[in-house]
Amino acid sequence: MNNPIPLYSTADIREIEQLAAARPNPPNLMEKAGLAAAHITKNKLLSNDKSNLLVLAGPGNNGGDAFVTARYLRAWGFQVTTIFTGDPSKLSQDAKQALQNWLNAGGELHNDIPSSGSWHVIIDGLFGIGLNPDKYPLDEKYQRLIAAVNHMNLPVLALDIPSGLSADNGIAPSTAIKATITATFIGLKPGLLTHDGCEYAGEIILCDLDLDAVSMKSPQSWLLDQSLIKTLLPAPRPANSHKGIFGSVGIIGGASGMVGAALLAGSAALKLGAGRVYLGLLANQPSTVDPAQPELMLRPVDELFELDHLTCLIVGPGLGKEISACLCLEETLQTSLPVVLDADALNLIAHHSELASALRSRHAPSLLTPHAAEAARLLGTDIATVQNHRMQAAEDLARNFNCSVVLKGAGSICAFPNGHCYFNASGNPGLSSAGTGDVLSGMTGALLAQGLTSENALLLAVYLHGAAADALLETLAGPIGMTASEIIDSARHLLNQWVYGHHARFRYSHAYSIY
Ligand SMILES: NC(=O)C1=CN([C@@H]2O[C@H](COP(=O)(O)OP(=O)(O)OC[C@H]3O[C@@H](n4cnc5c(N)ncnc54)[C@H](O)[C@@H]3O)[C@@H](O)[C@H]2O)[C@@H](O)CC1
Ligand SMILES: [K+]
Repeated sequence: MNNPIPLYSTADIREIEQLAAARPNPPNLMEKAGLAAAHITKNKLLSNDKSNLLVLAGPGNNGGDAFVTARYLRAWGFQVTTIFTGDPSKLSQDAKQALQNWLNAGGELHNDIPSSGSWHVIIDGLFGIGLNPDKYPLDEKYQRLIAAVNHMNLPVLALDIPSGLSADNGIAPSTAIKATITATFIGLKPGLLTHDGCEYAGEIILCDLDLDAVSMKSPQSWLLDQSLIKTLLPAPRPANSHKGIFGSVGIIGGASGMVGAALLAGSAALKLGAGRVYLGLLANQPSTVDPAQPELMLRPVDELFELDHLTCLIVGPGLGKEISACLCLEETLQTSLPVVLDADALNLIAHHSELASALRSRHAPSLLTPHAAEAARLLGTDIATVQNHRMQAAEDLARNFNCSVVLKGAGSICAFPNGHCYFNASGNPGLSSAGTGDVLSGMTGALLAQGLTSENALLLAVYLHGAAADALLETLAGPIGMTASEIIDSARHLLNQWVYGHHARFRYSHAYSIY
């Protein structure tokens, strides 16, 4: 089984670099980084008829990497134009050496993009992890340079991180290089995987520079990807099964005018494998059957609390903020069932300290699925603060409320009370439409009902939800106009594919042939 891929902050990477530098025969990491990037550029972006490169070298070690990359590509016969924006006397020893080697190899330097010249590929070595654009914004000169590069609309390979992007939190306050590929060194950085990072990083290729980072620094965050998900899947179902073994999900919500949200969560829970799904609706005179999904059992909300065989509860889809919603939430928090809290359940907790205390003191698992605005209300801050520090916000929510949390948005982040974080690699802008959050809560409930731990249910639901949307892109059912209902069907298809592969089909066709 593959180990999950770790993520490292800027401080972690610096610590790993220092440990490597303190070895008896320290590796030349800049040389390795530049060589790795040159190979990727040659193999993935260049060809015989696309052989002209523009290399941008900035004032620090990211610029040093750029000189090494430029030197190798020139030696391999490509036409390389290099611009350098720094001061040679202020370079580190390694970067000075890389610059000297470039000049010794016959390379030239420009101090701006030459007005005459045309290129096929650009290498971005302006800034790496040494840029903190939140605290020290890029000046106009760099903003202009980055805008000029993006305007050229050429394939770009970013060294370590697209320049302008923060490696730790994925924000690009002014602008950033829009990379086709980011060759990132030593370890993955959180900023590549969330918020603006999803816009700028392009394809991410990890170059470990022959360092075994995990043995040097134990990680607290990992990538939530397909290989991790494979280890979390529910077991294939026993042939001799009945609905009772796949759990019963109770969903509380659906106040007047918002019944659809609860129905969507219900369909998601049903189609992701819950044995039974009950909806406790708050609407006055709610319907007793959903003709589009008659398998759902619709009840007035009071009757839901009388059921004694529920496996978990989902509270929030279409819940509203009336006093009746508050009372239902209070009663839910007092149960000993695993609970998924979404939408207005989160807003009520943010506004009523006694509900927040009841949540904190629960012994059964609680899972929160806020988007940035809901997270901001729960943390008593504003949306920008959450979005500028997404990992911190997710961690704070998990710790403050003693819950498993997914902070939704581009690059959703799952955080747990033990401090562990996972950055989701799936998903696309098709998910930005009404009802997709209700679907995620229903999917999470279905997996809880089938016996997954709260951590595994949340991780699998978050990844599957994004992967279902990604699969819809392949059929052009999005991103424009992708609907929450389509995500449910796509997720069901994927989950069966992952759990059974071709095995299920073989089994049933064999059984059929003997009759
Ligand atoms: N240290 C090492 O052992 C290694 C470093 N590597 C590379 O080095 C990078 C980190 O190098 P550095 O720490 O030198 O950092 P960077 O090269 O990312 O940037 C630091 C430089 O940018 C300038 N700067 C920072 N903010 C600025 C702003 N707002 N406007 C204008 N200039 C600004 C600083 O004065 C400094 O000169 C990594 O991302 C990676 O690419 C790799 O070579 C691998 C090994
Ligand atoms: K860069």
